[in-house]
Amino acid sequence: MTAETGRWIRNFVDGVFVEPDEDRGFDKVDPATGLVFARVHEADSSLVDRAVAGARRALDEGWARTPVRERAALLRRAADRIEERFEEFVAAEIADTGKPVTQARELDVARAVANFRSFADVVAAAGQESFLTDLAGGRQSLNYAVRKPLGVVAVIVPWNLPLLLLTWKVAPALACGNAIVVKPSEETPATATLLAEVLAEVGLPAGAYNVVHGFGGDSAGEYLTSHPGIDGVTFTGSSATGSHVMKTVAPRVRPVSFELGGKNAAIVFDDVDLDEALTGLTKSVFTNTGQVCLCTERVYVQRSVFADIADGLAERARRLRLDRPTDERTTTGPLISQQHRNKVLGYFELAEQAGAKVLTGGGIPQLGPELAGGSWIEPTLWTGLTNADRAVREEIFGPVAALIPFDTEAEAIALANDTDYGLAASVWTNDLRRGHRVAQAMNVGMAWVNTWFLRDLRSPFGGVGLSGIGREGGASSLHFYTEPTNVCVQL
Ligand SMILES: NC(=O)c1ccc[n+]([C@@H]2O[C@H](COP(=O)([O-])OP(=O)(O)OC[C@H]3O[C@@H](n4cnc5c(N)ncnc54)[C@H](O)[C@@H]3O)[C@@H](O)[C@H]2O)c1
Ligand SMILES: N/C(=C\C=C\C=O)C(=O)O
Repeated sequence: MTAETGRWIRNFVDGVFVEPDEDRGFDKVDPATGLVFARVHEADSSLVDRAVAGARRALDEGWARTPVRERAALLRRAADRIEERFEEFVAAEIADTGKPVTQARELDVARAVANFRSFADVVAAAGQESFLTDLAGGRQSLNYAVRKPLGVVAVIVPWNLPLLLLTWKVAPALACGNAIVVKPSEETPATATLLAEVLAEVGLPAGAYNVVHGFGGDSAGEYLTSHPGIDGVTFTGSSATGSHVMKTVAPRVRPVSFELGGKNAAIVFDDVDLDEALTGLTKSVFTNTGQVCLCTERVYVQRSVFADIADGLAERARRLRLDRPTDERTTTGPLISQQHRNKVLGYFELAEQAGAKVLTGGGIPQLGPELAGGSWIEPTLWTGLTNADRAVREEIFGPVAALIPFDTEAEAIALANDTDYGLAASVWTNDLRRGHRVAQAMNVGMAWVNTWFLRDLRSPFGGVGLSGIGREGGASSLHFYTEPTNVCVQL
């Protein structure tokens, strides 16, 4: 039983890989070269129906009542099995995204293992809420909450960190006894499909994990979110799509968890260690070619160190190595698609029309014939823009940031919070009292001080405003993926 036969990436429904329908396929392109390397079977509404029915049956036949310790043990087996098949997952993620092999190993696949292990620990250690209440007349009452699985959960994920973001939801959802129907991004079908093999190998019952491939509207994504058999939706993607999914789910008032877009700010004070700040900012602007929801696209720098930061960051950007994904020296891959590159290039145009000065980048790199067909773009930095410009207000989701000077702490806080998003921020200063103060003043879900994307998987992850609804991570995930029944007993 394998995810791919020859060229096809298949749907995994009710415990089996479904024979593809030649008439319902779409090409999967390698973003590094532009070459087609597989075809993906697009699930129709009847196959989505079968996936939801299979999930429901898995719940009813016992998966929902599996003891916590057995679910935790299964998650740990899944982590071990992903480690055993580590390089297969790395190869699949690279083929789908074109990302550098070093990142696929150290971030994407490593975090998938960590996600399963973390939620095995969290669910095994979770207690239940209970209260003993003293009543008049010396009597008492006992309140206790019993948490049950949400049920059949639709998991819809994006293309930027495909396996990391998928397992960030699959691990806690399974830990809590739910059954899942996954709709991976059409851009990155491979690792969600390979995960189906692993979960079957470690004993997850048929139907508890399903993968349906396709697009959003009028395709598998919308068939799933509008399906009457779905008990909840966890969605990671753009804010616009999240808003659409919210409308689709609204008539049936199902719980939703949204991890959406961002326009994240970094604030650099004049007392920073320049080398430390430049290392951290290079990571936060250019990791995954800027295709991380947490990436910095606005860098506010205290005026006296503005030139040092601007010149230093431009120099670091120029040293990034854009090359074949399988080359260990490569630091930076392509964007996910030509379509996304056109979107990013559109913002390059808008910024220059608004008077941006291009410190570095601003175009398409010439990388030789093998990569000429890929969706490559130059890491880019701008000065000369303001918070009024579209390139500073709208999420670009590429290797690009605007550097803007400030004078006072109050001004920096106001500039950083002047956004419709609210996902993440970073504060760079050696004055830790100021670091705490400014981080707490950020209207975001997550604020880092002198670091970026450093994660404890037990902490709440998510955003405010256009960046999302709800939190996942640690107990926050257990609360979303379960429904409590509070029992009150008169003693
Ligand atoms: N907050 C986070 O944790 C986080 C993490 C990663 C990416 N993102 C965001 O995701 C975006 C990039 O990913 P993307 O381009 O895949 O986002 P997207 O919104 O275009 O697609 C996300 C997923 O939703 C599906 N989809 C699209 N339309 C749908 C519909 N009408 N109904 C159901 N499903 C639908 C897509 O097929 C894909 O699987 C960026 O905005 C980025 O900020 C956020
Ligand atoms: N959800 C997480 C990362 C999101 C990255 C966005 O692109 C995580 O680290 O758990």
